[in-house]
Amino acid sequence: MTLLTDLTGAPPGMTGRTLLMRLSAIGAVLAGTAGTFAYAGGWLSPGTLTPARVIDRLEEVNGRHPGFRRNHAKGLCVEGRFAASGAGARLSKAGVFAGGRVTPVEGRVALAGGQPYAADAETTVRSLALRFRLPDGEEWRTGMNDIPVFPVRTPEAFTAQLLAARPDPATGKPDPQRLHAFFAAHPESAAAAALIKARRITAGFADSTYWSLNAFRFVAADGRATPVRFAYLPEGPAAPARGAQEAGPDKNVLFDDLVATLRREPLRWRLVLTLGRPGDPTDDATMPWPADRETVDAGTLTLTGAAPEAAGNCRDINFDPLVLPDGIAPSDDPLLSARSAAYSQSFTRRAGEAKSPSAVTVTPIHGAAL
Ligand code: HEM
Repeated sequence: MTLLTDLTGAPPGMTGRTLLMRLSAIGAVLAGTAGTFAYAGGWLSPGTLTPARVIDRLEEVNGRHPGFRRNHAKGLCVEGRFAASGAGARLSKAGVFAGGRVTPVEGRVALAGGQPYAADAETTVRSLALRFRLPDGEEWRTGMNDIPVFPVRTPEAFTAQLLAARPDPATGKPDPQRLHAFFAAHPESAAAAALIKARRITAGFADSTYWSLNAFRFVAADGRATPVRFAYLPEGPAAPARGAQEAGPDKNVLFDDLVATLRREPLRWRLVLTLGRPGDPTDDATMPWPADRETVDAGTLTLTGAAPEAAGNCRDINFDPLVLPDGIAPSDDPLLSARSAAYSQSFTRRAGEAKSPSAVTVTPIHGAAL
């Protein structure tokens, strides 16, 4: 009995029955704890989509590239500032929109996909992620893509699409039958794919438009909430894509071009807020809003510098779209919480892994930040 009394903390002289009851209570607590972990880890529901399974699927399709993001793996850090016009302040009480406010910004431009050393291709989706640090310690983290709508409506469709579009090892191309089956089961994705294909592809990162795709709720000082989608529109003229022939053998042509431009001059985008009206879908990023919706020019983003990913810079930021300041709230779009959970899982994996240098190695440029 000594070992049992030691394990259960029972006072000496306790009867065997009471001791057994104590042991069963301890067993129940342990089973409950193990059950909670099993539930949270998705082991009790092999068919349920968990953040870990989303990331497993990305690794399955792209291969494992330790230390890199599981999506948008190839990227470059950027820095600059956002100068508010003041016009956004009537929609959101977030300090970043206050007239005359200039907020420092760190960000990352990237190409979608989980291959950190892939050659740049003009049709690959381009992204811009930003972190605004507000003076009161709040942050706004956001990530946008250069496509007008997102190809899927739900996280389940995201993973289904990954498998459907996976290249067949025999042909190097997706299996047409699997793609056909995916689009037949997801007509909203077929409609979105047509809009994405029809978009105008520009010369590079500098003249791309970056869309929030997900809707948010902007909350004003008086509590009024407005559904908003936003986009960063380049101030300069947009040039057409040059085509693979003209781009030459440079595997990092899009990133190198951006850096060369930033060495010459800062780059500017207008932050344009589009205000949704009742009935506009806020929970379906595959659907555009009607073109006549009111827009508000909330200010200017100026990028002045760039640096390769390294310890402590954008490499180690998780651009979680649910890190929002007071005055911007999530909408009912199911992709937002799915993104937040998946990015956190991707971040946890990559943060614990050995790092290799990014494919994009340029001499850092630090323009005047503010
Ligand atoms: C369920 C849907 C989605 C999933 C599972 C997903 C997954 C991911 C993952 C795993 C990453 C890498 C995160 C990291 O390690 O930091 C990532 C990056 C990114 N995603 Fe998504 N994504 C989804 C939808 C979207 C949507 C709707 C947008 C809208 C614009 C978006 C924009 C971005 C951007 C801009 C990045 C790069 C951020 C950076 O440079 O760090 N994603 N995504």
